[in-house]
Amino acid sequence: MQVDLLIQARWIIPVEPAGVIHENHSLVVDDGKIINLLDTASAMQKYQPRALETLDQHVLIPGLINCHTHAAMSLLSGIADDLPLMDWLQNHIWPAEQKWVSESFVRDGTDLAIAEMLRGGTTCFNDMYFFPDIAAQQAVEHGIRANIGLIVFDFPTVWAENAEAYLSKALALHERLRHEHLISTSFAPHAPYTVSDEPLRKMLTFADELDSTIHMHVHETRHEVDEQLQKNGQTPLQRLHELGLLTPSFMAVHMTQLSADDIRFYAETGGHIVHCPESNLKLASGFCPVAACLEAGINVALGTDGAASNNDQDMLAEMRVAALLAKGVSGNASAVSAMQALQMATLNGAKALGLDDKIGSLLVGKAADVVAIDLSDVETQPVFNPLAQLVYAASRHQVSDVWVAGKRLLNKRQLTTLDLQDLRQRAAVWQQRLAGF
Ligand SMILES: CSC[C@H]1O[C@@H](n2cnc3c(O)ncnc32)[C@H](O)[C@@H]1O
Ligand SMILES: [Zn+2]
Repeated sequence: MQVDLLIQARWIIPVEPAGVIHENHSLVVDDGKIINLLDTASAMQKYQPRALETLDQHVLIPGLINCHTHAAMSLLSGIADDLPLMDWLQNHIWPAEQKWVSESFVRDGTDLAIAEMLRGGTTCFNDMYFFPDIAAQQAVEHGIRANIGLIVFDFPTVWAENAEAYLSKALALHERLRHEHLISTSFAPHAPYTVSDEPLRKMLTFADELDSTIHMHVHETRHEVDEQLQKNGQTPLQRLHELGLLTPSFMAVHMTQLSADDIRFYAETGGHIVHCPESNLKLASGFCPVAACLEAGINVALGTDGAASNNDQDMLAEMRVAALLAKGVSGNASAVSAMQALQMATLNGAKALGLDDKIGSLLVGKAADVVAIDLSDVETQPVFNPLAQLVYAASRHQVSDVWVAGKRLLNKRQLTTLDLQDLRQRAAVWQQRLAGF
C-alpha cells in the first residue's frame, strides 16, 4: 500500500496508551494523519512510502503543546528582568506595549517565537496577544498549529478602545478563522483584575453560543487574590464561578494561589489549569500545587508564558522544571513522573484546548504532529530509559525533525518555512528601535 510517509524510529512514546514505549517501530502517515503504528519489519512489508525517514537513534513523541504564551513578546525578551509581576507589567511591559506594539511588531515577534518553538519541538501554541489576526496569519503561513486568543480588556489598548470593541473584533475574527484547519480560537479575557463583570457576562454568552473555550490568567499572585478579597470580599475564583465562567471549557493559567478547598472546588467545575512553572519562578509569583491538582482529577497542561517573563519558549525545559518543582514542593520524589510531565506537555494541552480528538498523542486517526529527538549525543547516553532521558536530560538542541499535520517543518534542524537570517535581521531592527526605551 502506498502512503505519504513512514518514519522508522528507535523508540516511539505515543503518550496514549500511557506508559507504553515501543522499540524499533514505525509511524505511518498519509494525508496528514497517522494511519498506523507498528513494528518496523511489518511496516516495511506492508507499506510503500513515498518518503521514508530512518531515525535509528531517536525517540518519537507527539508534538509539544505550549498551552499559554504571548508569542510576539519574544521581541521583549530581556527588557525587564528580576521584577515581581505587577511592577514588571505596569511599569515596564504595558508602557512598552503601548508605545511599540503594532501589526508589524506582532508579525515579527510571532515569527521569532514560531521559529524558536518549532526548533524546540512545539507544534501547537495557545496564544494571547494584541493583533491576534496577525498571529493567526503567521501561524498559517509557517504551518504551525495555533489556538488564537480573542483578547478582552476593560480599558483601551493598541488593539481596541473599550470592552464593546474587543468583543466585536473577537466575533469578527472568530468568523474569519473558522475554516482554517490549523487554527482554533478561544476567548481570552486577560485577568480578573483587568476585566469587569459586565464584559465577562457578555463574553460568556458569546462563548456559549460558539461553543468556545476561554483562556485567562487566574490566581497568578498572592497580591491578585488579596486585592480582590479586600475589594469584593471574594477571591477571583469565587467571582468567576459566580459569573458562570468555570466550566470544562475554561483554562485557568498560573493558579499559584490555591487552598485545599480551592483545589477540591475547581476540580468539580471540570476546568483546566495551565501551569507555567518557569514564569512563576522568575516573577516569584509562587507555584501551582500540581501534584495535589492532578490527584484531585484536574487536567493540568503546560505553558511557557511570554518570553519577556520566561525568557524562552522551550517546552522541554518547562517539562523538566514542572517535574522537578512538583517533587520539591510536595516532598515526594514520585510526584509528577516523567510520563506525567510528558502528558502535561502533550495530551493534557490538547484536552484543555478541546483538541484531543485531533492532537496530543500518536493514536491512529490523529493528525501527524510529530517530533523526533536525537538521543545519540553523549549528554543523553546511555539510554536505559528514553523517557527519563527525554524529560530529565535532553535539551531542545536535540530536536531534529518536526512535522505538523504530516508536513515537515524542521528537517535535520533546518526550518523549512522560516529563514533564520531574516529573523535575526528583523529582531535587530526592533532591538534598535526599542534600545532607548
Ligand atoms: C491580552 S494581551 C496579553 C497581555 O498579557 C500580558 N502578560 C504577559 N504575561 C503576563 C502574566 O504573566 N500575567 C499577566 N499578564 C501578562 C501581556 O504583556 C499583554 O499585555
Ligand atoms: Zn501570560
